[in-house]
Amino acid sequence: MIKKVLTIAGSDSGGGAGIQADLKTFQELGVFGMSAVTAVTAQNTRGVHGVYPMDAAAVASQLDAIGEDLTPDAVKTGMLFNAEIIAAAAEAINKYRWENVVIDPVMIAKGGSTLLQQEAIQAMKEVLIPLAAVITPNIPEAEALTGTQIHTEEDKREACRILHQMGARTCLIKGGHEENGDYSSDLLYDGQAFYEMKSPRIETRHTHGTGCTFSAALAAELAAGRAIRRAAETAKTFIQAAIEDTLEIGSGHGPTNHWAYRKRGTGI
Ligand SMILES: Nc1ncnc2c1ncn2[C@@H]1O[C@H](COP(=O)(O)OP(=O)(O)O)[C@@H](O)[C@H]1O
Ligand SMILES: Cc1ncc(COP(=O)(O)O)c(N)n1
Repeated sequence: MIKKVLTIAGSDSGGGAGIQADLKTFQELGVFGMSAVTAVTAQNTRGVHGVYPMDAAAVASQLDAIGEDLTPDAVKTGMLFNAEIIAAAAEAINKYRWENVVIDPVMIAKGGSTLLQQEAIQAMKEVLIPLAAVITPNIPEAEALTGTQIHTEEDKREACRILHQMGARTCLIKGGHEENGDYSSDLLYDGQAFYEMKSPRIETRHTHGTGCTFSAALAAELAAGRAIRRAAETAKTFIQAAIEDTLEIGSGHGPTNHWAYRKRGTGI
């Protein structure tokens, strides 16, 4: 049976992050991708030129169109921009009883532009995090959601515990922003045990869309029926390959290579 995955996220005209990264990743992992667009961004590898959010009613309408016909096997959320769009996403997830919900709490683009209004953070905590099978914050996002500061391994663990208490069944804090040099290490917590996924840090400026790509791979693997740890390991291998096999596109922070993982597996 064909597995279907829905992304609720913003469009990146540059093609490296947002729904474009998600749909490419879904395709690479053999699941059927669907999208509900929350905002259009005018963006390239140098930065964000403009953000044009959709009406929450337009987001709700896209979600109803999908919900009435095409039940997703997993859902991921990315850039949601404001509290109204967060409410529309949460309402659809509840109404259609969608499962395997991956919340990537996108807040700020790597260049510094705001992708989530400050006042929407509360809405995310109240209505969305309790629906999460997995939440995948980077370190600044985990700090903003938990009100803590993360410097040490124990700080990361504490942030995971808080996010789990907020209702996320699994918390996965990504280490791309870590100060420590040699490894990029992601920490998973399912309410019982911690599980660390560590890979050599790649020295590159081409990391635009790493978070989107990672969480899309995780959602695709959950849709395919994998258990959470195994899904997370595949997502980690997928993003490592995508960063390593750099495309050198654009003059700024370029995108990752979404076909690198498949290329390695099949020798294309
Ligand atoms: N330079 C890097 N080398 C290896 N892995 C990286 C690097 N940067 C990010 N990653 C990995 O990419 C994924 C996304 O992490 P991160 O960049 O922190 O997310 P975001 O894009 O949300 O800020 C994580 O699995 C992280 O470990
Ligand atoms: C539309 C959109 N969504 C998300 C991101 C975050 O990108 P990253 O994965 O690099 O944090 C982005 N730059 N644009």
